[in-house]
Amino acid sequence: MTGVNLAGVTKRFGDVQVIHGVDLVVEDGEFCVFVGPSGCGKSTLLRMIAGLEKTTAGHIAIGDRDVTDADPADRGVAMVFQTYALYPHMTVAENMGFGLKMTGHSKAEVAAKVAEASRILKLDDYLTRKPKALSGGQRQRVAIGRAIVRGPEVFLFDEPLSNLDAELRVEMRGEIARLHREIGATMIYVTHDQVEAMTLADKIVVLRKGVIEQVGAPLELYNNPDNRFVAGFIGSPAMNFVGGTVARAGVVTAPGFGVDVATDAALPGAGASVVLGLRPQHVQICAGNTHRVEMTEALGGVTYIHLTTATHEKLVVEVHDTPTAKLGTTVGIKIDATHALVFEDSTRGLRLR
Ligand SMILES: Nc1ncnc2c1ncn2[C@@H]1O[C@H](COP(=O)(O)OP(=O)(O)OP(=O)(O)O)[C@@H](O)[C@H]1O
Repeated sequence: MTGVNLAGVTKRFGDVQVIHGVDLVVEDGEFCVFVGPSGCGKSTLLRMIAGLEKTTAGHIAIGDRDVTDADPADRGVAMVFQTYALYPHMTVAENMGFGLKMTGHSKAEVAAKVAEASRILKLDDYLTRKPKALSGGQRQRVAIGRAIVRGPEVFLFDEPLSNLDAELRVEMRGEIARLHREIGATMIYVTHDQVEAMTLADKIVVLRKGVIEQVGAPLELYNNPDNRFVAGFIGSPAMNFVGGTVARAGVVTAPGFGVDVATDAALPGAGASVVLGLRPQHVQICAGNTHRVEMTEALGGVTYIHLTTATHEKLVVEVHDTPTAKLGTTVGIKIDATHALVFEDSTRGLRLR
């Protein structure tokens, strides 16, 4: 078993605490993705698992070994970074085999491991080239190959595709998914990219300010967020939020939507403030003059129309047919209230179910 287990993991840089007692189980063979806003501690947590940052308190186990204080080289992990850091004077094959060669493996053993990694990553045609004669995507494949050659129990990826252009990212995303299927190792992956997180992950971990907000399968987080933060973070464009007031049992008045919303969420008493969340695909434009068109983003197959409500809240509407809403005009909206989620009007913003 080579899952990863974090128990009460804490990190302090001097007086500043950046990771606050994280508990997390990554199962053997699972693809786990860390997401969260810039500075929330994704990379720090990954580097702690790698052993590149000391753990201030708590425990990290890989399989059944406690590695909290182990050297990076003794943890059975290999890390792939955003920058490929290949040796410029070595060929692709030498770059991939270098780590094993340094740890005293025989020539034949190194050659066999490099050949296997090259086959998996389709690098056979490039083995004698130097890095400067490779594209960005090919260089990142070599960096991944270097990790594979080491035969780690756990792969750690720190935003490995963020230096690549959009087309290459899509291709490499597919490569990484295939790599995971083929070798079945435990993988932990840090990204800013919603699509990478949603498509690669078995399990997404949403972090905020060094705390886990929610852990779950991609669609579970999308459909069933525990709080307003996760609801707003997972999904692009983000969920719309408007203020509401509990009218009576099962009904919330939401001036930003222009209608009362019936809900089976456990509401506080009449008069209490709540926040309603609704995704852009559950709002439609119709005739009316309650919402002002602030911006339209026509992407071809889909258009996002940005509105302001009479209550000065912002709403994004997803439109699939030719949009008729003109900039600066006012329109009406219709909502599909069955999809509305209700959150506490508080800093935690817990979902009311
Ligand atoms: N060596 C360090 N000394 C002091 N503070 C640090 C150090 N490394 C990271 N931090 C702080 O720890 C917090 C978490 O940083 P980290 O790089 O893990 O965030 P992140 O979620 O990976 O961000 P990004 O998505 O921008 O890469 C940040 O506030 C950062 O400033």
